Amino acid sequence: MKILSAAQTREADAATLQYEEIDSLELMERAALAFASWFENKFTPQEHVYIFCGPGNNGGDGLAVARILSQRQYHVKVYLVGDSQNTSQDHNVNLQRLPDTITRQTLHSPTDFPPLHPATCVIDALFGTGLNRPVTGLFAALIDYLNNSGSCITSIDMPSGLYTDSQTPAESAIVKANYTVSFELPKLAFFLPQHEQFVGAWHVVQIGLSPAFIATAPSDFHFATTQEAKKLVKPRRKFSHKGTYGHALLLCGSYGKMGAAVLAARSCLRSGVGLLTMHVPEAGYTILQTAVPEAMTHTDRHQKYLSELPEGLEKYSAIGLGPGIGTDKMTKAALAQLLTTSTSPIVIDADAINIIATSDKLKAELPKHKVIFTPHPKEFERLVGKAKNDYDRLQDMKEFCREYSCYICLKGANTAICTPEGTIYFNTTGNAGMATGGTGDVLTGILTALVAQNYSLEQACLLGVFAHGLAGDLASQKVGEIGMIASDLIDHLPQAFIALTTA
Ligand SMILES: NC(=O)C1=CN([C@@H]2O[C@H](COP(=O)(O)OP(=O)(O)OC[C@H]3O[C@@H](n4cnc5c(N)ncnc54)[C@H](O)[C@@H]3O)[C@@H](O)[C@H]2O)[C@@H](O)CC1
Ligand SMILES: Nc1ncnc2c1ncn2[C@@H]1O[C@H](COP(=O)(O)OP(=O)(O)O)[C@@H](O)[C@H]1O
Ligand SMILES: [K+]
Repeated sequence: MKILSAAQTREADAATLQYEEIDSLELMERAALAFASWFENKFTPQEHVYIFCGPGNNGGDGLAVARILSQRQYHVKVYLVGDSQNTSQDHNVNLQRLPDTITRQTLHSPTDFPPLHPATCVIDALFGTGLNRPVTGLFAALIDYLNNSGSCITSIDMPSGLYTDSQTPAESAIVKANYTVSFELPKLAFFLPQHEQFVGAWHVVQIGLSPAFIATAPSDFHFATTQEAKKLVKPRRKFSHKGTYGHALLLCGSYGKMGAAVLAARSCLRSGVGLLTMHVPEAGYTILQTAVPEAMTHTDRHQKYLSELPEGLEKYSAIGLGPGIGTDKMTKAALAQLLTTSTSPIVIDADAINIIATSDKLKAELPKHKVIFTPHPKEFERLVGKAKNDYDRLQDMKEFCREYSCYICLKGANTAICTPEGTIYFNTTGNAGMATGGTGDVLTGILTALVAQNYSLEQACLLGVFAHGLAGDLASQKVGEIGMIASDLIDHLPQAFIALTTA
């Protein structure tokens, strides 16, 4: 699904009003009803709800929510902030519609701020996507007060003060929401690690914005949905055989890190590949043959490190390398040879990324449209460079992918997949239990298996990263997040693929 900018959201709004022949008040009412339904599922009417409303339509939403929640037996108080002469039309109408039974107060200075307790439910309706300058003055004082109150804060549409799709200036105060309930589509800001403390857990509620407008709006940013992931899966064919599903080659492991090779091999096999050959340092022979009997094992002449490529590279439909290989000179030479001789697509992870990062020559030799990099943020920094903030990092990623015609899966809580055209897809599966050694090796195995099965590199990235996170989510239902290890992901890959192939 696309992610729209703040400006596009306004256009979507206008297109919806025109297409459905409704007025903006009706759309605001829909938004408020959708928010209230979410709120009712989360909080009981026993709780006192304080709603802080700004001057625009976000404040208008807050006023409509106040009316609706009060009708549903919540004890609601409304606090108005800002210049009452400059309020939006729909804000004004919803203020008039507020029943007299609801207490309302205009806050003129910090001395007016109401006492707040941890048990108070705060609804933040100060600013949404219409924020157009840093939040300072009385608004900033209020945001600071709310953030320090210990109350549970739910933001309507956006945490107030946070810019929707560009870097928020340092001087802007920003609400630290526990929950953000956003309309129709998540906003770009929600996917960036630097905003974790502001956005909290986010949810999207539907308000029926024009699907036709959304379908045609240009956007470089997307997020993955289950429906889209399901559409990518290629069903197995009745008369197929192991040759139908590709032959993958994984170059992994070094002395003391042979576990990485085992993890990548097992996840590759659990992702549907027809045949798998492992090329590992000699010390890994018994380990691989014992731990992964389904894989063929080919050993390097070197005992501890990879120093050469196996014969007959052309027979492999995909090559994955990096997990556990180290950065020895001999390994670097083998990698250089691979980049210039291989005609197959290559998934490059871990130390293979670190090796390429140190050499402009190797970067220049990357075969075009044939490489997927899977860096974690530190490896990304080595490969692409250090960015000032998460927005700049996305921009740098686009430029790198364009320059080298490659794909990058920048791993993290919302792994960001970038194509050579500069389109970015954020993944939506996975959990913090996956922040444990070896889960990246599992991803390398999955991606290599999918590419070997003739998925395009883009499809492999989208489906592989989604399935990897889904396996993590399924594993967390069994073992929780704290006790999760990388092998749990592999054990749940079959269930993840079942979920992706059933209606
Ligand atoms: N299409 C949608 O998604 C819909 C959006 N609605 C709501 O409308 C919101 C957008 O409303 P608006 O465009 O009126 O914008 P906002 O209500 O987000 O803020 C704009 C108002 O705040 C003032 N302002 C902006 N930055 C400020 C700052 N730093 N300090 C002080 N004042 C500042 C502006 O002058 C203006 O009065 C959305 O976030 C959402 O809550 C819903 O009502 C209906 C449908
Ligand atoms: N907080 C998190 N939420 C979701 N996924 C995560 C989180 N932390 C890590 N992951 C995922 O776990 C994997 C970790 O990969 P990586 O850092 O390369 O591990 P390793 O090198 O130990 O194999 C990535 O796919 C990443 O997206
Ligand atoms: K808000």
